[in-house]
Amino acid sequence: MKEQILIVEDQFVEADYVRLLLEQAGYGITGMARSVDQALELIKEKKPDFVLLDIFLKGKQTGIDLAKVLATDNIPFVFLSANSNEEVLNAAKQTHPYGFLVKPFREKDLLVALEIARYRHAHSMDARYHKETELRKLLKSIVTDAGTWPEKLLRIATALQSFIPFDFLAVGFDNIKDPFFKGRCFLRTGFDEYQEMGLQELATVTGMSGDALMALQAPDAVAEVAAIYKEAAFENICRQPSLRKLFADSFQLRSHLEMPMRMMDRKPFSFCLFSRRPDAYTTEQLELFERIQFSLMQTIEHLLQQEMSEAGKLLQQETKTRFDGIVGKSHLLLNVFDYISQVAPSDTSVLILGESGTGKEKIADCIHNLSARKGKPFVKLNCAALPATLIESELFGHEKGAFTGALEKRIGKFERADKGTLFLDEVGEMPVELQVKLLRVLQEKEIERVGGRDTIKVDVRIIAATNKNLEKEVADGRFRLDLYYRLNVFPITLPPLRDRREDIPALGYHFMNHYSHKAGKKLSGISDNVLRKMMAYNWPGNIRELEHLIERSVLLSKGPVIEEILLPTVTKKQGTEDAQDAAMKTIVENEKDYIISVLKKCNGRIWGPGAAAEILNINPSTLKSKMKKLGIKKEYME
Ligand SMILES: Nc1ncnc2c1ncn2[C@@H]1O[C@H](COP(=O)(O)OP(=O)(O)OP(=O)(O)O)[C@@H](O)[C@H]1O
Repeated sequence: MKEQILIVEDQFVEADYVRLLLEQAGYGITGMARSVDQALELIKEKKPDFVLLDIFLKGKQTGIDLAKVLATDNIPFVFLSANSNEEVLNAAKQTHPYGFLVKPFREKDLLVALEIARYRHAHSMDARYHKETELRKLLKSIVTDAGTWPEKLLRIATALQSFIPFDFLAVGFDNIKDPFFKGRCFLRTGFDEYQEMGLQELATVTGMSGDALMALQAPDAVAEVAAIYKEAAFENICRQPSLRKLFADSFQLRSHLEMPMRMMDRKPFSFCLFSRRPDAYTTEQLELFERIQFSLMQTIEHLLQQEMSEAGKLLQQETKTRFDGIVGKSHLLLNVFDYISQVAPSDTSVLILGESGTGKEKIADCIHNLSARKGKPFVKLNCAALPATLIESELFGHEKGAFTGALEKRIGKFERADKGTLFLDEVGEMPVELQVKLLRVLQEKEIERVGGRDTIKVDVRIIAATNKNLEKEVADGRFRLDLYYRLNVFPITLPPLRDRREDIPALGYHFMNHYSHKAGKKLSGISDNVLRKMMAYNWPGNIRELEHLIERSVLLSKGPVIEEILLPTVTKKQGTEDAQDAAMKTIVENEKDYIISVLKKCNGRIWGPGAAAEILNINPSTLKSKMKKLGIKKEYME
């Protein structure tokens, strides 16, 4: 069956004559309209393949007005008019008709005109199809091209330009509060020239702060369907302060085409095109967007994946600094690096303060490696892990027969650390009676083995660490003031992870690389979603907790990207209740609760990496005996 045609003609007799001719020639008729309004109604009911259109119609609007609508809706049309004066012809030409037939015409003239219009339209559809195929190919090729993220975005933008023109383009501006904000703007400054703008450049151009720009983004401003805003609709969206209004005011824009997409992980990502012309955007372009949307989305998806793994590689390189293995570059960590550089070369004692899992041992190790003692022993003693009776012999060694069970002579940690560094972890837990002895060794630089009479000279640098408030310990009589002064010569406080969130992605990638290598897995990235969750979490267990969670995610991940992280959910209310409860409990009860909570987190695992003993930083057998002593049974852990 041939095309369906709408006849728009105010003279009924003429319209009916045309209808007869067309039906005889095998065309279908969708309707006959006498005015523009009637025509629009009929088009709404059934979209015709062609419209035959008189210029002067009933009502105020003319065929020229209707032609403009048809052009934007991509409906081909041919004028039929008795008026062929220059003015009418010029106005008609502006609407790009497929033909113009002057009345009266012969039957043959009408059919030939329609035949030519059909041919031209089919030809232009064909050309459009070829152009779109080319565009799809181009989008695909951008993925493998060399270049940075904004360069590739610009390539996509310029590829679109010949289909959907723009003077200003904002890509991916759906969530500028996102820490991994990937948005960019491009201002067209010449035929093939664009000025690229990120958030910072935009802040410079508009004279607004980054925070003020962020505040302009409405939380629910993500559109779901593509839409054109022109004239009143454009004025409407520019009424309230918003990013779109800011773009419009700053770059004199007058119409807007929004092309929103949802990526595979349902995250929004849109192309917002703006033009200085009020009539730049048509429904034809919206339809084009619908057709190429999938290719566009695939390209962006690939580019985002590339970006994530590039970021990973970059982060990997950054860890190879002189503070080898210490990941992060937040200003708080950079301060720590400054302190390390100052103190490492000397023999000064260092006291490292910070919550559990903030990297105190790592920093101690780094100080040792940056000192002249590098290559000499780095010996660690955890003062909390051993009972008071054993610490002394651990530190200073013992002679054979010094006490029951001392069957052999034993060299203590001080002697083993000779010419090197002794790291006293959890020094705040050291029994008071031993603190005196430690102080003496630090002052006199010699030790006596337990049960021995000789003094032995030792050359040891002390680095101590604690997660306790030593001043409070001193005030409460649990820590000697003189030892405190001795150790506190050069204190370095490590910030908790929640105060240096910008280091979280780098640390995440660092542990991902480490554990995927260990597990023989090939992982290339962490999904945005997981990174966002990590950034939002409060990290009570600091870097150690992050490390364990990433280790677990690496082991559980099935694809090349970490898509899941099992963060504990602690509500604020619970937190405060816990704190109140804790205040009422004895130290033993608190210890019991803490061990149970750690065991629960590890599903009752005591041994192995990431298991309770490691988190608690005690020997698995010590943990087992503690559990026995505190009456912690297996059912507590489920
Ligand atoms: N900046 C860092 N970069 C990379 N890894 C780190 C960093 N800081 C800490 N880690 C890792 O996090 C884990 C915990 O760090 P570490 O044992 O040094 O913490 P800590 O403060 O000594 O803990 P605790 O007080 O419980 O003894 C270790 O596996 C360590 O290697």
